[in-house]
Amino acid sequence: MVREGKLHLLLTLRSMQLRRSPGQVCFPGGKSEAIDKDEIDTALREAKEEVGLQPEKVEVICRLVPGIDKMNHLVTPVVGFIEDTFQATPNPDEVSDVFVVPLEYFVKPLNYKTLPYKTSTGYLSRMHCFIYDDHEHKVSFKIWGLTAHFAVFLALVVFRKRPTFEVDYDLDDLISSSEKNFMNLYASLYKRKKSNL
Ligand SMILES: CCCCCC(=O)SCCNC(=O)CCNC(=O)[C@H](O)C(C)(C)COP(=O)(O)OP(=O)(O)OC[C@H]1O[C@@H](n2cnc3c(N)ncnc32)[C@H](O)[C@@H]1OP(=O)(O)O
Repeated sequence: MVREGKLHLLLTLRSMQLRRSPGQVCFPGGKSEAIDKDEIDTALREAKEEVGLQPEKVEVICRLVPGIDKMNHLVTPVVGFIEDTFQATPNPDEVSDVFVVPLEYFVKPLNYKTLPYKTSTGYLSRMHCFIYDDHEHKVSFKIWGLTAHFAVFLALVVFRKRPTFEVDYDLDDLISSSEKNFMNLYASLYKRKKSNL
């Protein structure tokens, strides 16, 4: 969404009652169901269930290169544009807060650190960790892991400028290098699955 002339990302704080990743920041989303025809359907259905966003209020822009979460699930980000007038109605079973962050924060953060990350298959990469202070609501959010990975990639695609921290991409060939990173990660996982057969 555009707020005060700047692109913003809408994020959620997961409910503490959830079995998986309680209290962590993520995008609205979830597992695909048989009724979904594709990942876009899944994303729109989940956004409606979690934050009350009506699918017809979303202008879907694109899908991004998938990521892999810590349970080794394949996660496909769907990017959509929504109006600034959207009023979220969080489903309290799943979401305890909804907030927005300027997209530019993910290339030029005020509070950032990087952590080495080793997947269950031994693949080495880095994990971004942002602290975002929402001054209006006097709350701070920690945005890290897979959520931060997607936010950084989208910010790089949109702004096409060098971030103030290191990233594992060739910035002159962003899409290909992100596909290559994903394929390497996926291959390390697939190799392990095969050897477990
Ligand atoms: C750089 C990479 C770092 C990776 C490490 C981290 O991310 S560190 C963590 C920092 N936190 C984050 O970044 C949050 C990342 N997580 C997410 O964004 C979200 O969990 C998600 C979009 C992937 C999934 O959303 P939800 O958990 O709300 O999904 P939902 O409620 O539908 O899940 C119902 C069940 O389906 C499973 N499930 C969810 N997505 C799935 C998928 N793509 N493929 C298979 N299964 C899936 C869930 O584990 C859960 O299992 P059960 O019913 O068995 O419970």
